[in-house]
Amino acid sequence: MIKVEQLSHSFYIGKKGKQKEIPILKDINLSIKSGEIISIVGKSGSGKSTLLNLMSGYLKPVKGRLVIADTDVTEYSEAEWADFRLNHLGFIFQSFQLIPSMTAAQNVELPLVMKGIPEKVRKQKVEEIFERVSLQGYEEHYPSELSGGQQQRVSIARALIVNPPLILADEPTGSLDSETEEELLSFIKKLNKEEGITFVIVTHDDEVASIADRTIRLDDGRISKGAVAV
Ligand SMILES: Nc1ncnc2c1ncn2[C@@H]1O[C@H](COP(=O)(O)OP(=O)(O)OP(=O)(O)O)[C@@H](O)[C@H]1O
Repeated sequence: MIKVEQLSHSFYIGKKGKQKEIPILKDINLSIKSGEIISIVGKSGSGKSTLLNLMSGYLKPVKGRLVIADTDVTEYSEAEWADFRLNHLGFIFQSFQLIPSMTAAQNVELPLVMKGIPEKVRKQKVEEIFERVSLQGYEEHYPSELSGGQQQRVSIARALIVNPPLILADEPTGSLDSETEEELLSFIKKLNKEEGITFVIVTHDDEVASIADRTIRLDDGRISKGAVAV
């Protein structure tokens, strides 16, 4: 599902002409199979979110190659990434990233609007997905009128609405209490088992890492040796 080869990334800080290179990820090699749940762990600042942002196309690698769903996306332009994301990737974030001025249903519908799906089909899909995430009756609520767990379910519904084979999650349980976290983790397990969706989850949380088939530990921008458990 994902092949990362010799991937490196640096940030550049300081004024133009006097820029300093800060290497963040160094020669990352990684192969993630379809249907796996992978957790990425490591100290704060080790490069976890940077790796996820490279896999999402929000950052362009300085060096290396990235293949997702048999597609070499390394040299993709922003427009190509936007299209690729709409068809292949779902995202879940700690802060949910819902649009506050839109209702739950409008938030979930948005990827379909961007794909140009006709309204009648959109409404049908939104209805189905609200049932799937057990949020019937909350369609017209705004994000501020929902609990953290409900907002996270809306964001999962938005991720699922385009049937992506891969979901990338950055600290998905970071804002949830332990009971809601457990619910989310069993839902992720269910989606993985029943629908074969691949998950890559960046986390600090041992509970999250415990549902993963493999845990990848980043240490100062490198995958630490011997820490890749199967
Ligand atoms: N836009 C940027 N410009 C310069 N440095 C950056 C930028 N974004 C991140 N960094 C630096 O890159 C390093 C890795 O950041 P990253 O967010 O990937 O770490 P992380 O492992 O996800 O950390 P955390 O667990 O705290 O979220 C950090 O030292 C951070 O300061």
